[in-house]
Amino acid sequence: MEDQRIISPQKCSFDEGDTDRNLRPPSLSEFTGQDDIKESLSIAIEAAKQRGDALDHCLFAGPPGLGKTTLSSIIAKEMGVNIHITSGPVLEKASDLAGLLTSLQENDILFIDEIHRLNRVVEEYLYPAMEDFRLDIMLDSGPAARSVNLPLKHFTLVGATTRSGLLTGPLRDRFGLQYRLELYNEKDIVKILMRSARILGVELSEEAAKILGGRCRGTPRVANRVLRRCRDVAQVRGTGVIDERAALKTLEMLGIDSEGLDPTDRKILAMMIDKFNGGPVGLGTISAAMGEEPDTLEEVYEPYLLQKGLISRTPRGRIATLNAYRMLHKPLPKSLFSEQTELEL
Ligand SMILES: Nc1ncnc2c1ncn2[C@@H]1O[C@H](COP(=O)(O)OP(=O)(O)OP(=O)(O)O)[C@@H](O)[C@H]1O
Repeated sequence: MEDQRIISPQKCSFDEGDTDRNLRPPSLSEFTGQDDIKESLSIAIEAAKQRGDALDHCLFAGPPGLGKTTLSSIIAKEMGVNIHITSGPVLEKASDLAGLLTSLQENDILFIDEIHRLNRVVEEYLYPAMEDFRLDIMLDSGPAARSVNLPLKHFTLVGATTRSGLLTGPLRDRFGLQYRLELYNEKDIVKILMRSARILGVELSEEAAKILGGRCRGTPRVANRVLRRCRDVAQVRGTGVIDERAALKTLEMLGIDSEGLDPTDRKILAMMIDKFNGGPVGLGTISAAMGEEPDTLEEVYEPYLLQKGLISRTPRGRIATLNAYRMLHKPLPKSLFSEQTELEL
């Protein structure tokens, strides 16, 4: 299945084993990177604890696999409260939400993953729950219909979304804390790899970590997966240590090139250049040409290609940059050459 690819940052069935759970950092101090978010969160948590209040409602946005769920669990641990985990598509009816909200204890966390996929009716029940900690439920219908007002314990809603643009204004406005997680830099991915290797009990050389650090899409989930494949290669074909040789062999087997691109990334770029003269080309057109869902393209591939400076987004669509032409050894079209080299000079 496509989204079971090793380097897809999306969650796969093989991610939630015991080892993966152990790799989750249990505290803010063990959580690498995203320094601004950590600082702001630690202040908000400390302040809420001092007042004995629930933390403000908190929204995490950003591409998959960057640590939104992990941060939510850390908040619960640091606040010393329980976390109840659900997701937007699971909450089909208002009664699903009511059941969850009424079971919360004082200051508990309700974590809703993929909150942009919450249906509108359920979402509207959330507004008074978030704002006034009460639930307005309609009982019966027609002339017998009456509204019942249920008080709720103070709680924190933590929402996670890969598509913050799809959130409605009224829902977004009810989150007092809003954070956008960005792809990690190479130094942070190296630190995450070193920590994970320690927990997995495998030796990872500094050189190998540096090589892998630049090729894991700036995404901890991908880094941990690639690391496990390296461990297999080192164990079966090498010395048991993940050295430069084992790292390079694994990357080669996974089809990850020196820029950290996988075959699908390269196919997207080649298609944009060969079929659409480098763009501008719309997401829908790329999706049809690639046979990939537009959401997958936008959430999984685009953030990394943008970070690498291989594509850019314009109001008229995506364009392949000069760097993309150079990387794929494609002849430069005159227009792009003059436009972009001028910008570079
Ligand atoms: N900053 C970090 N330091 C170390 N490991 C991390 C960090 N962030 C994430 N991870 C690891 O990456 C994996 C994915 O993280 P997590 O499930 O929190 O991502 P997510 O953003 O919630 O993804 P999704 O949007 O798909 O639910 C976790 O197993 C965790 O071990």
